[in-house]
Amino acid sequence: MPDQLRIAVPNKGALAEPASAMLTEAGYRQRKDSRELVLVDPDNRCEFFFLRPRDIAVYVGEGTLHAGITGRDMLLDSEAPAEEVLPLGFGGSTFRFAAPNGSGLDVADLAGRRIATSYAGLLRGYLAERGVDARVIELDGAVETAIRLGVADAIADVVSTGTTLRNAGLETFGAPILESEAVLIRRNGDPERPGFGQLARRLRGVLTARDYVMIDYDIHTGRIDDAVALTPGMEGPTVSPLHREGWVAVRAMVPRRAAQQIMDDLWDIGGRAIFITDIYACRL
Ligand SMILES: Nc1ncnc2c1ncn2[C@@H]1O[C@H](COP(=O)(O)OP(=O)(O)OP(=O)(O)O)[C@@H](O)[C@H]1O
Ligand SMILES: O=P(O)(O)OC[C@H]1O[C@H](OP(=O)(O)OP(=O)(O)O)[C@H](O)[C@@H]1O
Ligand SMILES: [Mg+2]
Repeated sequence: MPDQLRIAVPNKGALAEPASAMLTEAGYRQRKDSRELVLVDPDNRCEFFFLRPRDIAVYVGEGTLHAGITGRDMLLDSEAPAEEVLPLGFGGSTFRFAAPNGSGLDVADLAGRRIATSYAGLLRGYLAERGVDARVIELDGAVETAIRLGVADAIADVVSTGTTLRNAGLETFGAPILESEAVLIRRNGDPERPGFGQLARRLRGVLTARDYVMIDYDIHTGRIDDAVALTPGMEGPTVSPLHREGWVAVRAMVPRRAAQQIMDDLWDIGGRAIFITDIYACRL
């Protein structure tokens, strides 16, 4: 179909499973077998291509695919003409320098040294901006081992929990080079394609449904202003009459992580019958 939206999804690695889970939550078909490389979703008029996360920005930048999910670090590393449209809230990591424990290295000391990385584009850009003339050693992965094997003096790599660094006897130094997470991307300046806006809205809806809950409670009209201050909602809360003189029912979205505190605060100002429910899906 000519107006089909072609979407790239990571086939392996840290982003593959959460990206597919998010698309499923957004109502798209996803593959059941991890060896499937292409999947057509005729109901949503789109086609999914399961590709290496590192290659996704390249396909999207070339315009052969219309949308993609990859890491911000991989998008920037690729230098492909593609842009971030929406951060997706998973695959969070920082890209950092590291060296052996106690080495006392700093970014200013890197001139003339060897730095191993699998993100050479990102690293070269960072060094060039700061005028540091270091030698970049490009490796495919497991770069933490490069120092012990005498190939590099420092590394620049993805750090999530920090376990891999610790196990290799390394510690970070300098400010983080980049804060990364999974992002929705499209080609630079791509005109709005059928289905792209819908994809972005659906993914935004999933993020909201994950981050917010619905709160319902009853309160005396005398305290309604205090209650609304605690639960302002998106546009303003829904306030409905109760079949009880002087009382109203209030309904609003609140951040999930604040929900318990808001329930306590509502209780303290006289709110009763306070319920929290999950949001299954939404468009705001
Ligand atoms: N341990 C991790 N936790 C969270 N995000 C991570 C982690 N490792 C990598 N990422 C992020 O996931 C994205 C893809 O990296 P990933 O390691 O999955 O790909 P890769 O290195 O090309 O594949 P592979 O590791 O299979 O060779 C990057 O944006 C990266 O920042
Ligand atoms: O801080 P941590 O939680 O330990 O995670 C960071 C590690 O995860 C990634 O490795 P991956 O498993 O993708 O292997 P790779 O080095 O071969 O890409 C990354 O390259 C780090 O090595
Ligand atoms: Mg990796």
